Amino acid sequence: MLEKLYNEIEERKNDPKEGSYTTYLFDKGLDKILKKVGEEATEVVIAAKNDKEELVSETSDLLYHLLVLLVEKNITLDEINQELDSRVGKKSKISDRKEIKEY
Ligand SMILES: N=c1c2ncn([C@@H]3O[C@H](COP(=O)(O)OP(=O)(O)OP(=O)(O)O)[C@@H](O)[C@H]3O)c2ncn1[C@@H]1O[C@H](COP(=O)(O)O)[C@@H](O)[C@H]1O
Repeated sequence: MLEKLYNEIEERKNDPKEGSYTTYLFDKGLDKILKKVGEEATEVVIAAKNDKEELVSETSDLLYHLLVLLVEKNITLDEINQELDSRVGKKSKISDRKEIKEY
């Protein structure tokens, strides 16, 4: 689904469509997209304290805006996949963390 949505967003960037919110975001530019990502992330935090339905909806909004950001910055989903894949199985060493050492 993320790939399907990414491709549709990319299509809007390459071929703007009248009345499209995605086209509106690309027209406004990077700062507007970043503002929306920030707003939607905050809404996820608030929703997590409320009900599950709201969290699902706000998470979907955030993912959509993150995909718009990736397209704007010419970052492919493959690059994200590769990064995540390179982390799989590598346990993060909690003992190296500053706060744990201080404790
Ligand atoms: N998944 C989404 C999606 N999620 C959220 N949004 C839009 O994100 C906006 C977020 O709402 P807000 O109230 O925060 O923002 P707003 O007040 O409408 O707008 P701002 O003035 O704050 O920018 C809403 O207008 C939603 O419609 C989305 N807009 C489009 N898509 C998908 O993107 C694809 C391309 O759609 P078009 O943008 O219509 O071409 C399609 O598959 C759509 O379903």
